[in-house]
Amino acid sequence: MQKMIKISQLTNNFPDFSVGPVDLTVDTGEFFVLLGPSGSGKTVLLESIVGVRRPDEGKIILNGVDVTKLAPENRKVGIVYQDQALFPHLSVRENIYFGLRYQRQIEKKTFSLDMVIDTLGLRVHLDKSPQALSGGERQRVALARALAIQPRVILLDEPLSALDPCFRGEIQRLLKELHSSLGTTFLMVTHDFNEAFYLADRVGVISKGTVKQVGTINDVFLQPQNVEVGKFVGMKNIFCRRDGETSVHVGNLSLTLNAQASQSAYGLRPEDIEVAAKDSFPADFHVGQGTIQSVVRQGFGCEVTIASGRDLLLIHLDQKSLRAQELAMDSPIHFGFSPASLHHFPR
Ligand SMILES: Nc1ncnc2c1ncn2[C@@H]1O[C@H](COP(=O)(O)OP(=O)(O)OP(=O)(O)O)[C@@H](O)[C@H]1O
Repeated sequence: MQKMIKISQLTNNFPDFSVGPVDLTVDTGEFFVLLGPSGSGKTVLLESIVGVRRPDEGKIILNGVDVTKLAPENRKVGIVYQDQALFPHLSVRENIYFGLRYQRQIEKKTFSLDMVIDTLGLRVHLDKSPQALSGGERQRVALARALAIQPRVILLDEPLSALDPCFRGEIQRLLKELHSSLGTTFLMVTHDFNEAFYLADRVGVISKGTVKQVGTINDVFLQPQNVEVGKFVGMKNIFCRRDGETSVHVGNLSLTLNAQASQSAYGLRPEDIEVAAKDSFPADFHVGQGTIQSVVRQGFGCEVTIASGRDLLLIHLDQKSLRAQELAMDSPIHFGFSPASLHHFPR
């Protein structure tokens, strides 16, 4: 597969934080989603690719060409920000056509800005001011403006997060439709897993300035390679087997596990732990005991913290399990989980 973006050893140093070294490749025509918590370096990475930030070290190759020192307007990269960044004194049409003043030639004869404008439903808004539009409509204008220059790559910096939830699904659907009709390479950053599930061919997880894992969404969600990715994908209960010990403690349970590394870590999702009467768990479950420390309602379910051994276990109970349980504070409770749901982090 041809590589559209190849980032090698990219580093940006700030007084209190460093992004990198980052190595990342995105295939031509791929929809790649980079996931990471706030402050993990997602925007710094996008700004380095678009060219508004000069990296301290490393290289950015786009479509086989080293663009590390090229000015932004010579990179053929479009960017869409969370807050749209439209020019308020220009009309929607002028905003969309803004980047074309740098455009010397039409590259793809098959490209039609009219098609983009129609797909995004913007024709009726072309003569309006951006201020007369809703948040979702403004984001559609920002998308059209970024696509107008026929970029090799379109970068999307959390394009859905500032939108009213009722516009998010619509913009998400349009992103998918434009990606498949234009064949352009899309690189989007977000902290929202649901967006990645819907849009991504592949994902990467960035944390504290470095990329911790890259793969399909299922690889990363089901087989996180290390504790940081595990926590990010929802394995909120982490247990460590210490040097010299042959077992790992999960609450008051001592489990002898077949792991090779001298030190290893394990993760358990809150929704994979069940609570029930001691004798009602399936025969193969690990079953332990603890006392209820807190119960926090979350929609129709709730999150329960149980103190057990030296651990605090976080458990998510859905509405059905909640109806079957008495959850009195400080009362004893049995918890259990399938051996298959205890995930071993290889690194
Ligand atoms: N101009 C700057 N000066 C100093 N530090 C900076 C600068 N820009 C970024 N940083 C540092 O880099 C970190 C990562 O910033 P970045 O904007 O890339 O995070 P992010 O992952 O995009 O976060 P968010 O999801 O909240 O937008 C910041 O927390 C900050 O410490």
